[in-house]
Amino acid sequence: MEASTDTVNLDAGQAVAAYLEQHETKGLLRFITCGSVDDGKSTLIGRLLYDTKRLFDDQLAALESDSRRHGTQNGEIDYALLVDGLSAEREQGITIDVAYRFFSTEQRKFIVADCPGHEQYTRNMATGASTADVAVVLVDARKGLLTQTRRHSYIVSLLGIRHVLLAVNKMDLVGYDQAVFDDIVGGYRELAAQLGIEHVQAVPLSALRGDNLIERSPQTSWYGGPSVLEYLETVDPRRDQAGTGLRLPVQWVNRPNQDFRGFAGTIAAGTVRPGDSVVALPSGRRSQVARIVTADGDLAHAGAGQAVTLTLTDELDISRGDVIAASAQPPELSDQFAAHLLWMGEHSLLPGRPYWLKIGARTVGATVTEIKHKIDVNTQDRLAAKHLELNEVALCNLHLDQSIPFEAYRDNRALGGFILIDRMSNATVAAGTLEFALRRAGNIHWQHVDVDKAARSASKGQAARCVWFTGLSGSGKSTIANLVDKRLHAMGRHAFVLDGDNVRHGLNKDLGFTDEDRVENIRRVAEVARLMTDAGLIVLVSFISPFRAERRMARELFGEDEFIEVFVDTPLDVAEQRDVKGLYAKARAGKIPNFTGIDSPYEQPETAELVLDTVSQSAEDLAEQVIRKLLD
Ligand SMILES: Nc1ncnc2c1ncn2[C@@H]1O[C@H](COP(=O)(O)OS(=O)(=O)O)[C@@H](OP(=O)(O)O)[C@H]1O
Ligand SMILES: Nc1ncnc2c1ncn2[C@@H]1O[C@H](COP(=O)(O)OP(=O)(O)O)[C@@H](O)[C@H]1O
Repeated sequence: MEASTDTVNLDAGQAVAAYLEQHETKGLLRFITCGSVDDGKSTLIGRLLYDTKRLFDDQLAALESDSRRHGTQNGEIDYALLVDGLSAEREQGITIDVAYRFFSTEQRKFIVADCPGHEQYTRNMATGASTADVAVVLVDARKGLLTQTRRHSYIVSLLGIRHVLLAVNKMDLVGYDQAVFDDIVGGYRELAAQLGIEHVQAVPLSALRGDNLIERSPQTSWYGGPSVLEYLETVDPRRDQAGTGLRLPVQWVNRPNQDFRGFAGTIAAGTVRPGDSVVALPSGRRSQVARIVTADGDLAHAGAGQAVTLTLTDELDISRGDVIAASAQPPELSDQFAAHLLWMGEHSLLPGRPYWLKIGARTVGATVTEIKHKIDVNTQDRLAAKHLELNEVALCNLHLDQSIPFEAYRDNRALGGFILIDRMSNATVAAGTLEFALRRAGNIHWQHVDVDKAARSASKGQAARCVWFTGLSGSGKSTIANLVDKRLHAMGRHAFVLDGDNVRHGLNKDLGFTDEDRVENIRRVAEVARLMTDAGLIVLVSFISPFRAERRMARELFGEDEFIEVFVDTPLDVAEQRDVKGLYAKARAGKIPNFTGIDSPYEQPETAELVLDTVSQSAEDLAEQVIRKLLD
């Protein structure tokens, strides 16, 4: 049992809990290690685990035989093998996921997130860094500061780690030369100053030989600082929480019976006592703390980091994801932010596309309205950007579909750190940090109008609808929409066609056919279509609208029965044969880049209300089907 608690991967929550319980009374330090593949990171962690005697016989036996088989140390124990746990990692010779490991000394217990050094795994590093208080940044003394060092240090600073141990490793290979060490440390201090990393301790190290790892080494008599372990045992990474009132993000509402209603969570900041005045956010309702309940009985007082259940003196409607805060110092509410994003998605981030934003236990809809600039994490240069790719970092404006209580990430990780989730695949596509609320969020209000959509549709004798035609270029969208429009007109209905070709001459003439421009194109036309249905019209939208995410976004702007998605289902070869405007020929000749169906994707609808087969039925018959659907 012991051995398995020493090495676990990400989601082994039970092992973490068991380990914490076992060492309950000692202080806990969470740290991450980062560095390039060959900097000696795995050796460092392996040796820390080995030398702090947290290894058990069975692991040792495995280690010894593994060292003989795979080791790079001529049959000696290869400490790196302790850490490079997964066979896939061994085969590639790189660490590819975050692994959490535990060890303890007389002074402290430690959880180390072992972060991969390989360039493309920046996102794993961010995962590890988001819970760490200290970062151990490894540098090979022979190579000095590398691009990786800068990238990792940037992420360390972005994720709010203020204490860095700069481990200048492989000092034995440079003859323990102080000048080499000083040179690297000087360079790193400059970088740290730029990044706002306040505390840097540099240690000359040979992880392999154990110099300055556990004990100070006689080989570096010129060095007067602590060993790596001494530093880890003594560093005080506590954040200055002065002046912050209570913040309890509610993880779940505990209601075992009619008489008890408790709000459970981990206190993110501040302290609480029975009798304190509190406010529930976002509702703004106030009450007082009645009891602080824990598994070990009621408390008279609790503070940051403690998991508690609060009961209140009034029956307030508080749900999972709400925040209970000191009523004298509540956090702000906003629905628009400037935020840093680290993009982790396989596909690019496209401004205007809706995602889910999860902050603590709360999930809301969110779009990136603007990429202010992306950041070259190697140089900290700011670069213009229209989209973001895997591992890129940018400052963005975010718009949420509801207001949330928040704090800047640098002040409070729990209330300022979030992830973005793709709505189609449910994959985590970004990690982010809220920087500040955009003032305009609070300054724009909905203007009430007395004549509403129902009144306007009624006066036209119809129900307002949005009929959304989607399909390849040349599939027949315009032809069919036009026939439907004529039929409706003849019936005395009030309809209007919004056609891609036409809208792109005016409102959207600034947009081309890149993915991000198509997203914006559809966002705008969906908003216009909604205004037209507000005016009581039947709107016929005829745009290729190739992406599912934007068609879903459009759908969500309308009421349940108001939106009719019509898939004009014409195979590419048929559309290409028709080639009404000669565009396919041009695209095939390479004269039109990003042409839908050729070198830009078309994602077929999965849940269209109507699918029209233009190969076996005439345009007139298909228009008739649309009319029937509209009027039933
Ligand atoms: N690269 C490329 N890809 C696709 N289409 C192109 C392209 N370049 C120009 N065109 C012409 O623009 C019309 C499509 O505009 P949309 O606004 O409907 O496109 S989209 O919804 O933003 O994808 C489309 O009109 P339709 O044929 O009516 O669909 C084309 O005539
Ligand atoms: N069943 C059909 N439905 C719609 N269009 C058809 C059909 N059969 C042939 N066509 C022809 O295909 C072409 C479709 O062009 P268009 O309506 O401009 O497509 P889109 O607006 O999707 O680009 C027109 O020339 C139309 O006459």
